[in-house]
Amino acid sequence: MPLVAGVDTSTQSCKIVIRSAETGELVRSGSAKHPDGTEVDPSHWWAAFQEAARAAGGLDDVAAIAVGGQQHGLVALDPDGNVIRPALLWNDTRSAQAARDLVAELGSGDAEAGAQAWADAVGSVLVASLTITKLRWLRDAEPENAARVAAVALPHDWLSWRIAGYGPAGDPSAPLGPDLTALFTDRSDASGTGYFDASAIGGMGEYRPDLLSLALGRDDVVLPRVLEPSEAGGVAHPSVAGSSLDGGALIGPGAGDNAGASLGLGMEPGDIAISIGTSGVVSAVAPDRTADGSGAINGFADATGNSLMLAVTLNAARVLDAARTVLDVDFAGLADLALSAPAGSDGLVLVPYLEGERTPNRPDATGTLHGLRLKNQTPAHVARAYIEGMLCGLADGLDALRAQGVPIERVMLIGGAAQSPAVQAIAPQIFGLPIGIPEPGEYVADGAARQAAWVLAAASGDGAVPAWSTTIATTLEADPAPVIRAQYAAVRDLV
Ligand SMILES: Nc1ncnc2c1ncn2[C@@H]1O[C@H](COP(=O)(O)OP(=O)(O)O)[C@@H](O)[C@H]1O
Ligand SMILES: O=C(CO)[C@@H](O)[C@H](O)COP(=O)(O)O
Repeated sequence: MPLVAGVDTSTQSCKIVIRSAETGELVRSGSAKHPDGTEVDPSHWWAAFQEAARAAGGLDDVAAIAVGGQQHGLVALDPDGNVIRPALLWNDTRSAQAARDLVAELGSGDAEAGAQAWADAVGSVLVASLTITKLRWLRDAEPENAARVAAVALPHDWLSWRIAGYGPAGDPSAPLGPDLTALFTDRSDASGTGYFDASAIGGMGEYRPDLLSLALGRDDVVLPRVLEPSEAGGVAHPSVAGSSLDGGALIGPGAGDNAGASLGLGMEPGDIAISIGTSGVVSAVAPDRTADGSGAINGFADATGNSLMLAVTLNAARVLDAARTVLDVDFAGLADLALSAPAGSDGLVLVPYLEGERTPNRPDATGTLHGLRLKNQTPAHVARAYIEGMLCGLADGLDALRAQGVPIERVMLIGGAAQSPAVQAIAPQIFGLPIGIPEPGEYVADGAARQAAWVLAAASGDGAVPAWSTTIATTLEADPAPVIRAQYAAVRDLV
């Protein structure tokens, strides 16, 4: 029974699952933490990957591996394969002005025309999260670093490259050295860069060197080769994976984490995933790439050849982490408190922009508590207001998908904070829909593992995505509580 490994190199941690390629059955798993911060030296991702692999019992027996990862982060490499500066992550908002500048420039000074022009060109209106804005920021703020850039990779591309045995010249953990042309990626993660049009060439996509050049001032940099959804990008170095098997472990193209989750869940048109990790994401697969000039929806690609429409917030699970700090309670304590307060928290409303916000695009905003009254000054009301505010941001995202005509037939809740009983109880009140909780799992890593199984099958002539099943363990239902969204809508735009 061949085994495959799926990796999720996410914002907060690295998770690895090892599954049967045939049935998808979970065999082993492991994880390790990443450091906090919105810029991170990628060497921490490599160390966490190795620690997670050890915790998962090693990778010597896996026949294929694929990496899903946090999207958009800028990994800039010099000609010797060195990381030029710590990677700027998707949630680093210092490139907000660069985003505004690039939007205005493509619109010849007209921001609205520029927004639509970017949406038409690459599927998304630029905000600080997208890689291209970080390249412009680098050009403006650190020109000496910008001048050294020889290749630009995303977090998952870089980790796949390291797994293949490449890396900085002279680094013993990179025996194949710094061959930048060995970098590869997939259509889903490339679609989040801002310099890749996933709809070009019959939907296979192509880079837009003109847009890259607009941002960086030149386009003579290596960009990772974009692989087909089930194409192997190389073979894992035997010191990392597959050493006990003839031919070693194939490396799949990988995916952006949201596309990975979509593959892990087996999403089809009509399915909606709501993910509450570091980011809050509402996503749907669709046949064609969208071009939403309002910026509410990103028109990315999925990992199978379809499009992936996303509404993404910067403030999700960490809002609950903040509530735990404020109230000095653990996860269970926070949930107990929140569930003991009434729907709507007696008028207490959190607008949760603790890290600025991306949807809506308010990179410099801060969070606000509104509606303070004597009767709602209790830990229970505060706990509930934090959870309600965070979920209202996601409900606005679902409305934005609805406004694009997306069919909503099945809604699934995933991500770290989806485990909270309070989130599970309050979400259906706010969304006004039944919400399915899939069996507990690491759906990004699971999607990567499913891709690895697909790559393995394709290598022996079978082109079909392996038919692994996802089971909905529980369906949450509740009477809608429209007061929660109504009072949130009344204060959201005051900040
Ligand atoms: N039971 C829980 N209740 C609320 N939040 C939780 C719970 N368990 C984990 N989390 C939160 O989930 C987050 C991690 O989720 P995850 O989906 O792994 O994030 P990411 O993929 O962005 O690294 C952390 O902020 C953590 O505090
Ligand atoms: O920026 C986006 C999607 O556009 C985020 O969803 C990142 O991809 C980070 O994901 P998590 O680490 O929160 O899962």
